[in-house]
Amino acid sequence: MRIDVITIFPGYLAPLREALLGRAIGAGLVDLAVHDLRSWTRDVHQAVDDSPYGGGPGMVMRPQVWGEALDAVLALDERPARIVVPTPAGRPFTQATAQAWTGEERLVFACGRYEGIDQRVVDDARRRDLPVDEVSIGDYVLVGGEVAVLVMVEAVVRLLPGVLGNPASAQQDSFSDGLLEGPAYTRPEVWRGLAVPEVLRSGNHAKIARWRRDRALERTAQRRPDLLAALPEDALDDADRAF
Ligand SMILES: O[C@H]1NC=Nc2ccccc21
Repeated sequence: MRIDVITIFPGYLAPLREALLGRAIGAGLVDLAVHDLRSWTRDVHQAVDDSPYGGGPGMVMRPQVWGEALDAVLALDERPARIVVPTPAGRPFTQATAQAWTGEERLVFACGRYEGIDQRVVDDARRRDLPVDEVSIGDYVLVGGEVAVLVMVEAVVRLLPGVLGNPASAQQDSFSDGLLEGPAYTRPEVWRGLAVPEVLRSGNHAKIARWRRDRALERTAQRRPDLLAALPEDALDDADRAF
């Protein structure tokens, strides 16, 4: 998978070259290219935004700069690309989105400031039949899209074959079965007087699986009843319902 990020803060994307993602890049599983939007400005001030038509606070990013930047970046590689625009006004980015994007040959992320990019940039891309997703990582206010890109790239790349040491963990993590993960423990057996739950040291794998499922159901019911309500009918068996 090739990933391009267009931003006025290229340094913000440096973490993508660390740790797991850095290794995925090193292993050739992901190609990452970060582009400075200002490269496509033409004025001495390298202006990338301007006041909003209709008034109001903040600034809106200029269509000319973004149009040239996207055209240039798309032309760098012939692989078909999905354009992703992080915005608080976007559809929610979920694990399902991350899973779906693993099928893409190329993702091009357009990082805008909070007030957004002139809507005609997205409209122009769509009328040229380029796939464009406007997505939000959550209902809170960030200053720009860069942090959202870090989140989404990590969520997608960890699912790519060969990236995680143990592919099973990608299947067993929270949200993959619709429930939150329950509590986890490691050595020592007792720490500051707190013992690891006995069942986890019993070696009885059926009991352990049941206990873990019950803790996941309990935690999901307490913290995310919306997830429980969204589970498909057949997701809970009789033992689950008994819980
Ligand atoms: O993902 C969004 N969540 C909240 N604020 C944002 C600001 C700029 C881009 C994207 C977002």
